[in-house]
Amino acid sequence: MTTAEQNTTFDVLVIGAGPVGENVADRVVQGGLTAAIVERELVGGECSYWACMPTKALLRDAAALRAARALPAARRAVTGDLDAAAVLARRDRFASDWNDSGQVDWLDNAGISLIRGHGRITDTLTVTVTRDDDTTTVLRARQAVVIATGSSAQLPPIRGLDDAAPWTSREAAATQTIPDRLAVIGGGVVGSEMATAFSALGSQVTLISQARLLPAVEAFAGDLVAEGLRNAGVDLHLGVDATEVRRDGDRTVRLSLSDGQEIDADEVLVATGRTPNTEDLGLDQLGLAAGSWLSVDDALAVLGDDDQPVAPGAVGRAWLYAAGDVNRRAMLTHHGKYQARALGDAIAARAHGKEPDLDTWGRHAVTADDRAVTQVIFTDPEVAVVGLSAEGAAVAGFATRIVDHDLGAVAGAALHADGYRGRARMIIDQDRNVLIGFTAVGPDVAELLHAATIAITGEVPLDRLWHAVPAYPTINEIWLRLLETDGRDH
Ligand SMILES: Cc1cc2nc3c(=O)[nH]c(=O)nc-3n(C[C@H](O)[C@H](O)[C@H](O)COP(=O)(O)OP(=O)(O)OC[C@H]3O[C@@H](n4cnc5c(N)ncnc54)[C@H](O)[C@@H]3O)c2cc1C
Ligand SMILES: NC(=O)c1ccc[n+]([C@@H]2O[C@H](COP(=O)([O-])OP(=O)(O)OC[C@H]3O[C@@H](n4cnc5c(N)ncnc54)[C@H](O)[C@@H]3O)[C@@H](O)[C@H]2O)c1
Repeated sequence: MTTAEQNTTFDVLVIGAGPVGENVADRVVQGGLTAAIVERELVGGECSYWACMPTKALLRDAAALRAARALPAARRAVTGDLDAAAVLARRDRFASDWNDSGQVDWLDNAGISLIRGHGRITDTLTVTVTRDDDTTTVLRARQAVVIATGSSAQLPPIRGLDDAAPWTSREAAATQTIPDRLAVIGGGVVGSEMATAFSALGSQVTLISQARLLPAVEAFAGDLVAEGLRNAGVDLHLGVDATEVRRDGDRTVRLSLSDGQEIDADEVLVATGRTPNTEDLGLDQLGLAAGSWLSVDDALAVLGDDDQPVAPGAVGRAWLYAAGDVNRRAMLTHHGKYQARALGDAIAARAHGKEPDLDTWGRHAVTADDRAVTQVIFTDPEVAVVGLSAEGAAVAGFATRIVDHDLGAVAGAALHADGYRGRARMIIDQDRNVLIGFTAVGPDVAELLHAATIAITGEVPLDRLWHAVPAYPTINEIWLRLLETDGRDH
């Protein structure tokens, strides 16, 4: 092999250095292979600079302030308002000032080669990288190519929207100013979290949503978040469409709604879902539609229309994989990284002549994507979810028992904050008497979630859960209350 080939041939090529691509590359290198990662923007991806980290930094101070104000003596010690400039400065630090040198150092230390530029699949096991100056490098993989190109904000076809300079989650996460009036289109996770953040930072927020708030989670959770937003002064328009958006000469944005109302704002944030970053990836020559989500099999191999791994080509085996947002299995950083660990290890196992263990809960399987997706929504109150909702369990055909309890009635919660309002639900599979879903909504419920996650992934029988004794007086006593409500004779 020539030196040029050595510099351009790797065991594994990963397109996209978001959290998922980084973790795939790390696992294959730890498995004794070589890996190169191709990135066209910042190493670290959406999560580090425009999504998870900066948005949670925008939310955190307000959450701490609310917690203090929920206790009478602490409330008296709080004398001022949130310092928005200090919040933005801390957010800047959490976004590493949009500089990826720290993550590049991490790649270096992990033994992963970085090739900057836009990656495109141009042949079997081949990726061509185009740099900003239009020069190209052709990279070849011996084992696999992994697509980890993530997703971007999707703009809905609302009249005038494209010309109104709308914010997407990127502009909201990276803003250096707090608009006096912010209109938010979309009541999903991004819309609800950003309405929470910006209203706490001083914006007058109006949120417009086609559906109820947070339609993907239990209705009681969305309702309590809606109540929290209204209490914070957010103007909610639920079950309503934005039909037209115009930006006037004085920079005011005017939104027309399907119920005839008009809303004026300084900025409009569009938070209506995501589109995959597969537009210019060479998918067409693999028989896939450019710009489509990638469907994958249990091994995360990319599937064609015939439900078989695409383009085995001359190598006679699957070589193209997709992990993270781009396969839409669970568009969350931690689930993408879970896929990355399984996939990286499986690629290394195959390269060493071993069959991956893809059985349910096997070492290289991504069973939790199907059975135990975890999510915390950092609104006020917080929402923590794992596994199925009542509706999801019914659709999946489970015979269930649904058990609810008032979180505010738990001693630990009453102690945590005056007037604590919240609720928790567990969904039990009647046939196996195990937990298959859990939702909690209330202040600071995020840290409750992992107990439920372990109960679901461990398939802990309900009889045994009675022996998991929650400490008194903590909010975790909700577990005992839920079990008592369910009763012991099932
Ligand atoms: C506002 C917001 C807040 C969020 N908050 C949370 C949260 O709190 N917790 C959570 O778990 N999830 C959160 N998410 C979701 C999370 O950001 C994603 O699930 C995660 O970033 C997906 O990681 P990824 O590596 O698949 O993709 P990405 O992070 O999108 O990374 C993909 C990378 O690929 C690069 N790329 C794309 N195409 C090419 C190409 N052709 N060539 C070279 N490089 C390319 C991109 O530049 C990017 O760096 C949030 C999302 C949003 C929008
Ligand atoms: N804390 C977290 O875990 C977190 C935070 C933010 C984002 N995320 C991830 O990012 C992804 C994207 O979030 P998102 O909020 O953009 O998407 P989403 O799918 O959660 O919500 C989109 C919302 O927009 C609504 N909508 C769609 N078209 C519309 C239109 N034309 N007009 C008005 N409303 C419309 C939908 O009904 C839905 O409620 C999510 O899948 C989520 O997993 C996670």
